Amino acid sequence: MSISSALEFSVPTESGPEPAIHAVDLVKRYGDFAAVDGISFSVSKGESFGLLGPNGAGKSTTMRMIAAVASRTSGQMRVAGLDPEQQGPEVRARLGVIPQQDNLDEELTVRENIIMYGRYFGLPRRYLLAKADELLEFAQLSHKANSRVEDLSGGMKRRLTIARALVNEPEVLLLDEPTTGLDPQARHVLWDRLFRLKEFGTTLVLTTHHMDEAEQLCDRLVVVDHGTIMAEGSPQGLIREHSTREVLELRFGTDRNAEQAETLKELLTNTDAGAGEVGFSHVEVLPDRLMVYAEHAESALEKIHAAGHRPMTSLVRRSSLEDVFLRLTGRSLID
Ligand SMILES: Nc1ncnc2c1ncn2[C@@H]1O[C@H](COP(=O)(O)OP(=O)(O)OP(=O)(O)O)[C@@H](O)[C@H]1O
Repeated sequence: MSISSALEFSVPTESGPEPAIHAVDLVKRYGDFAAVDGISFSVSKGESFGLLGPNGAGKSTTMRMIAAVASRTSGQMRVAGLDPEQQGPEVRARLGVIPQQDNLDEELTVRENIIMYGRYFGLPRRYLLAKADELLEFAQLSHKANSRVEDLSGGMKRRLTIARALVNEPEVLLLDEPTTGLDPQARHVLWDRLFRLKEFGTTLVLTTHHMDEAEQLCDRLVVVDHGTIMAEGSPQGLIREHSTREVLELRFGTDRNAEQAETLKELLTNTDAGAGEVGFSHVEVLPDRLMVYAEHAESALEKIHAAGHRPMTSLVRRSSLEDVFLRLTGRSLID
């Protein structure tokens, strides 16, 4: 899908199923600055949908408008068929929100955090006592039920925040950077819990600047930069559309990367030397390395060696969403 067609999407018909979230031309301005600059997307029920983009792209601002905690400057939005601007409390009752920073009550125990949160929704204490046990088991925190929050690891706090957000059995769970700051082990434990929620049919909407997280968790995502949508699709669909099958990363250890890139481009587009087998597309010049985009990166490397070029290091890998972002913006996702 092209960038322009990504922005054209059909408004659901009267008879079609109601999307979990439907946003049309959303804008959020702070003074003259547009943090969100006209974005449109639709999330189906049960879908796992991602907003992928670098810091400052406008992801959290979009989440805050969905969650009815920030007003929009213009545009339209429906969450579970309701307008967050007009029906904030009703929308909030249908959502579970996991903010970027955990805001657990450090004074309370793990179980009390869930119970107190449920009280805000007016849920009865008897229900909450049973629900807390169920959620702690889901979050793999039963053994910590009576611990104080300050004694938990970062990963445990994150899982408790998720458990707490599930107390009102939300239709949609909003997760803002769910695993930022966690170590790899803690990230995998959290991803596993999110997979379970997906299996249960919960609609997940998450923001991330980690391409691996987006690839793991999202059925579909939008790539966001400077408050606008650059592309939309499934992780694999986006990679197919905007990148080659493989990438060859080369380090030459010189400050002549741009020059080197031109030489490689010439070599790899030279059909006399069997360029067809390589399926060369283009070269990106990064400060520390060259990225050669080709269907068959191993063949590209063979040709480069055969022509007498000797990179200090070479790595052949599959294309990722990071490559999609680099292709669309000329920048890396993480500064
Ligand atoms: N209350 C505010 N007043 C002024 N500018 C703001 C405000 N909130 C956000 N912004 C700006 O809007 C832009 C988008 O911010 P936002 O937090 O939505 O980005 P993000 O994609 O979620 O990035 P991050 O992951 O760093 O939070 C940023 O340039 C930010 O500085």
